[in-house]
Amino acid sequence: MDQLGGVSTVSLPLGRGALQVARRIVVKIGSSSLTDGGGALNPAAVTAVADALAARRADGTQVVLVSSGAIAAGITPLGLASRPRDLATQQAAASVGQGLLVAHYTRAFAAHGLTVAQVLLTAEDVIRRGQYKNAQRALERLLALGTVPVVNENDAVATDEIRFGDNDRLAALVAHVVQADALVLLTDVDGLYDGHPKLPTSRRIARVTSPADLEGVVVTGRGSGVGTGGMTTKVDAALTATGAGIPTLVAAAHDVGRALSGQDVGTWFEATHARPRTRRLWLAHAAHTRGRLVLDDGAVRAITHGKRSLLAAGVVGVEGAFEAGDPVELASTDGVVVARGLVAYSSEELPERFGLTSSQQREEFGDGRDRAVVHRDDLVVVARR
Ligand SMILES: Nc1ncnc2c1ncn2[C@@H]1O[C@H](COP(=O)(O)OP(=O)(O)O)[C@@H](O)[C@H]1O
Ligand SMILES: N[C@@H](CCC(=O)OP(=O)(O)O)C(=O)O
Repeated sequence: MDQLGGVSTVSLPLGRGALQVARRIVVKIGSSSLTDGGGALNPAAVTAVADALAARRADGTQVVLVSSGAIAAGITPLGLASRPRDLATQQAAASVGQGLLVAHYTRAFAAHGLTVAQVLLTAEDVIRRGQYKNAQRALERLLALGTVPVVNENDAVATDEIRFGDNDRLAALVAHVVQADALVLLTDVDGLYDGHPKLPTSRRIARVTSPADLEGVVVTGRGSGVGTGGMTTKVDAALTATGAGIPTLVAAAHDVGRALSGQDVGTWFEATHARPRTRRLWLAHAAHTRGRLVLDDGAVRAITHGKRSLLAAGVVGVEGAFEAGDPVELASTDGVVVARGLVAYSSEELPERFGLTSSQQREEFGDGRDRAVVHRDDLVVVARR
């Protein structure tokens, strides 16, 4: 049994039946499955996925849809020739397209008597504690009220620096936020292949039980041209979700009905870990770290073996520029990253605290200014020393 990050590994031999019986699912559909040859939105594809999900909703399953396609939907109205490459035009296209995309979903789900709720998230919404809880509360209430939340990245305000970029990762994080029973990633290829799917020698991999099954599999980040990240981001998202106890299916969008009924389509990734109780696991997989704290050997031992908070006394250096609350790496003096966490001080505030005990911090900076540099609730161990 593995205890990395405080999360126990258990084997959950549930198989595809888990998807069939799931009471809450997150389904993600990529740009490649929602667009026509020219990269513009194909309304028939929107209707097809809405019909399949509505059928699943009819048996009482709660469904969260993570849909790409905002940028694609903005291409024609803005008179663009193809998917824009620069961030500013992507922001503009997504701003125009997101409303149109949701209008299509609203119509398609309304045909089944279902109400759609648009939810736009930024990476920070699933990393920072307060925002995470806020997103969780909103999604819970939307599901309790019987709506189908349609989630996308808030592309209009996303910056290159902190951006999901691909919606596969966003979907894995949303699955965690709503504690979904299963995640389904719909794309333009019918699962993960052991080589590039265009090669005649490549075969679909039906089941992945652990990351070791992926050794030797050629997965590329090159996608369809309209999508982002190719199969690489799907495999990463699947491993993130399965590591958090959520089994994941990667399947073709045109197989969505068969996929949801547990048939042998796509690639099924078994859950490899038990569900963590907190969002801390996401620090291990999801956080774009803003900098690094260098720890002395005692501090490394205290956090990796003693499950302690990181105190200023054990910090010997900082790298990068970050604000209080940002995710940072915690590394040993020989450069091994042993943990990630949310830091309580900015990179400017920290150096004057290096090596100080809590009482010395109180003396120097006053009462209440002696908090841990990274509280153990905000820290996840990624390697033991
Ligand atoms: N080993 C592989 N198995 C399956 N597909 C792969 C593999 N390596 C690369 N791909 C590519 O990944 C593409 C899907 O990614 P992408 O275009 O980003 O889709 P989406 O828009 O659905 O996110 C497929 O069309 C396929 O060409
Ligand atoms: N948020 C972007 C989607 C980003 C993207 O391309 O994702 P995907 O097609 O899932 O690889 C949009 O709505 O256009």
